[in-house]
Amino acid sequence: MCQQYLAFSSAGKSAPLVWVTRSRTAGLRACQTLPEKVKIVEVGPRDGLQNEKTIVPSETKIHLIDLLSASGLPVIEATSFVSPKWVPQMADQVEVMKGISRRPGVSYPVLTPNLKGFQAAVQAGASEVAIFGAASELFSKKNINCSVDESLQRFDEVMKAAKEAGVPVRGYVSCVLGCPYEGKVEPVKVAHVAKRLYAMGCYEISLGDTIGVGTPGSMRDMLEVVSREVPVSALAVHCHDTYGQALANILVALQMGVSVVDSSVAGLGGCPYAQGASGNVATEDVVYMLHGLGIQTGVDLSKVMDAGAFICRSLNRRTNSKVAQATCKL
Ligand SMILES: CC(C)(COP(=O)([O-])OP(=O)([O-])OC[C@H]1O[C@@H](n2cnc3c(N)ncnc32)[C@H](O)[C@@H]1OP(=O)([O-])[O-])[C@@H](O)C(=O)NCCC(=O)NCCSC(=O)C[C@@](C)(O)CC(=O)[O-]
Repeated sequence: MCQQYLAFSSAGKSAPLVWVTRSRTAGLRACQTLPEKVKIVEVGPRDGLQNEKTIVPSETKIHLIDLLSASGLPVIEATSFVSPKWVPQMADQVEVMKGISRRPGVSYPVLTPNLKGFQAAVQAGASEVAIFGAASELFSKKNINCSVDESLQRFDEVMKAAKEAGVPVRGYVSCVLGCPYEGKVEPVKVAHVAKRLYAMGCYEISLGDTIGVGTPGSMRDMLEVVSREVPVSALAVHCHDTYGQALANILVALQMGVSVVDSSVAGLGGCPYAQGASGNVATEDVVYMLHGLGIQTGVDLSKVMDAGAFICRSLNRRTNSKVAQATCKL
């Protein structure tokens, strides 16, 4: 019998926590350390706003990105170069890219589903892009109008162009813990797409629980399988909070060596092609948890809350961040 619990490492209370296993035969044994640092990828201006029914003015998006830039976040996904017929909210991608004040050291990736999107993104000044596939056939069809295999061929074209232009590419896999159309998704399917994206040259693979149905158990099982194909140092988790499991799922991912976490200011968001899915885990809540664990993020929580308060005021919306609710910075 093994009992597992969290303890402070011998370096003192400010050091990261260590998982210790107490077993009758082995006594106390450290088995997993949490990362010292975590990179947070802010997806609010893109994933957070893409599903808003009323078009958000470009100036509001630009001001949100500028506020987020001032908070120390290292990566802010700014917009997407997708068809305006499919996602009208992102139709002002060029204005947004031209309007933001880029801070040195911060990257501003954009989503590109195909070569057309990639070329438009580079022309608008994007210096990093993300391609987005899925582990579920039906979701792929609904979201980007092609099969998983066809999407990988399109991504290959984007990848080749990106290599020539020296543009780094991040890869997403959606529906890693469940699909709105197919239900349960087997981890081997996730591993297959993640492996292909990584082999193509994506520097990081973000694993999306698009509809937020995962639990710490399914997250662990999926990561175990995926990390056999892609090094854990190249994996990120992207958790929606539909069932209130996002922070718990992130904690499990951290215990398994993942050190990149996607989140959305004020917990905004949802995918227009995943009905009923709630927003991403709130950046404020992720930062609060990580700092509480003694993990460095480089992010100023109070500045992220200012950005959250701004966008909630602009959308006339209550924040989904528990931390912001608790501190009344609505
Ligand atoms: C992929 C397509 C374009 C295929 O859509 P399609 O209709 O099959 O494309 P097509 O190649 O047949 O072209 C049709 C029209 O779209 C235009 N077009 C073609 N490509 C582009 C482009 N890049 N930018 C602008 N326009 C484009 C093209 O020029 C043409 O224009 P028309 O001749 O009719 O005037 C479409 O399905 C699409 O835009 N889908 C995007 C859907 C989307 O953005 N979903 C949300 C993001 S994914 C997500 O949120 C999940 C994630 C990443 O957060 C992780 C998670 O939570 O799981």
